[in-house]
Amino acid sequence: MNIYTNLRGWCGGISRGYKTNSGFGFKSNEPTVRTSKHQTKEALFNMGGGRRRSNKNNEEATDATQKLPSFNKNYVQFTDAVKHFSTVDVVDGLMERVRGEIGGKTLPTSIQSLAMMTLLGDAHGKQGKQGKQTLLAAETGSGKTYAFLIPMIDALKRSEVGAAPAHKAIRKPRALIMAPTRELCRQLTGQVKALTHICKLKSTYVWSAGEYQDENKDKLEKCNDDVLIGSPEQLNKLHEKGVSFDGVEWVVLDEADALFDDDFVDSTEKLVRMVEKARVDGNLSDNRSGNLNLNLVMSTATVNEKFSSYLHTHYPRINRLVSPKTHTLPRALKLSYAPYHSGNKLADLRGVVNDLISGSGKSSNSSKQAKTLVFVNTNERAEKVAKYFNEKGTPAVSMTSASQGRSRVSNRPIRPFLRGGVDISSSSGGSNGSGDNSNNISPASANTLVTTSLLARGLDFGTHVQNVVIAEESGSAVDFIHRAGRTGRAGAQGHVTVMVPLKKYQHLSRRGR
Ligand SMILES: Nc1ncnc2c1ncn2[C@@H]1O[C@H](COP(=O)(O)OP(=O)(O)OP(=O)(O)O)[C@@H](O)[C@H]1O
Repeated sequence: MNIYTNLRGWCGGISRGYKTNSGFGFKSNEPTVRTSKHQTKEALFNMGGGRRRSNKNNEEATDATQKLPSFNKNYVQFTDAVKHFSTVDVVDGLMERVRGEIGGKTLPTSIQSLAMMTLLGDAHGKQGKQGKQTLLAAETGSGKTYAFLIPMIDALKRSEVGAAPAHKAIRKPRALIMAPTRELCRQLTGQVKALTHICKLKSTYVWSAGEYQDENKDKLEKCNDDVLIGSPEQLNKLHEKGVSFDGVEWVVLDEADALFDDDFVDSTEKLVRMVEKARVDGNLSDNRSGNLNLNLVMSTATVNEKFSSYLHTHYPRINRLVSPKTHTLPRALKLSYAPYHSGNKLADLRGVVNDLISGSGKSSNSSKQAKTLVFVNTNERAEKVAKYFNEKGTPAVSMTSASQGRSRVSNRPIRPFLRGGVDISSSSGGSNGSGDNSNNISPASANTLVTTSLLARGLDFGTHVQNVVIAEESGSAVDFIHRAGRTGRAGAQGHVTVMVPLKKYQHLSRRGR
């Protein structure tokens, strides 16, 4: 079977329409998302803003109507794609841990197959030892994290052997992983630790460069961690405090499109350029070819035109590996609309959430009670919704960029909603386990987490998070895809409900007939 990384599928869009019984009295004509190219664009446009904006979201708000980029010129074709993890030749202990995390019989997803074909090739010397620039683009929940972690961990372990007998002289850190939120950084750190448990690499989340410095006073210049995970800003600060990055062999940008948006682009670029310079200054690049021997991997579920043209300009030789379903919603996801109809939006929203909770019950593959994520657009709104829910007897917690729980170093405030695995919490970070919530509801007892797009990026929520309710219009089609993609991950069932004004709902219903 051939797998093509260029995509007609870029515009495959949202490919299923489902009717649901969400029980708010509008069952008969619930509008659903359609399949044709035109309707797909329209659906994304409906969900992603529906009108042009004059604020900084302008570009994103309108990108749903733009032609999504195709990579016809850059495609890579494989005739022998990786079909089983068991056939992958990686260092001892790594695949054992992968199987331990996702099950022994699980097959690689298409993006994992593509990544292993190209990135593992480097590690095994099949394609030379040259560093590469690689973009991994695939739908939400398709396993992009392992797609870059497996080759990265394998390469780091192999280069240790290659460096023997001067093993001890290996310069650390050897890999930097960047992500846009603390929550995602923590989860990534847990995933790195889980996969390196047997083959042994040391990893740390740098949530504060200052704190890292305090904890590593004596050895700051001789960093002990193989892998550092953090925001571009904190990693830059760490470098300024004296940690040398000249031994870095891998730089991974998770949620790369977000790391190159206006908020992060300067610090992301600064870090990448600084690592490149450190390679040259440390004589670790190949002087003759100018090759830096540095692997730069960018991972994302969405590539809008702005990001695509940024890559064309700044990373012209990047190898774009694209799953055939990029820019589509996960297969097992059901999507429906619900109206604000009573004049009391909070009551309407709570009615929808209650119906979803009572309808979904226990998740099919876990004993955990099914949970719901509610997305709104502002911190204040998130707190208000959680407060209202609690007052009315629907236990809910909120988590926003302003939540007190965020300043601590554990993901515990949202832990009951995340997928299981290693939780990292440093000694200095005492958390009482509660997020911000109005009535001291413990996250474990809440079935609903109200949040903003802060938690829409990259976080791997558990299969027991079966419902996502988009209570306020997403800022863009890109944002919609990320919000919706917090459920229905890795083939699990998920249901996305988009709340719309009654008029819009009626309009959509008429067209859905
Ligand atoms: N081959 C596989 N088969 C089944 N499940 C897998 C496989 N690989 C990874 N998973 C699981 O799928 C889930 C989603 O993976 P991951 O978080 O890497 O998705 P993602 O593509 O990065 O999503 P997002 O774009 O939202 O960040 C995780 O729980 C992971 O353990």
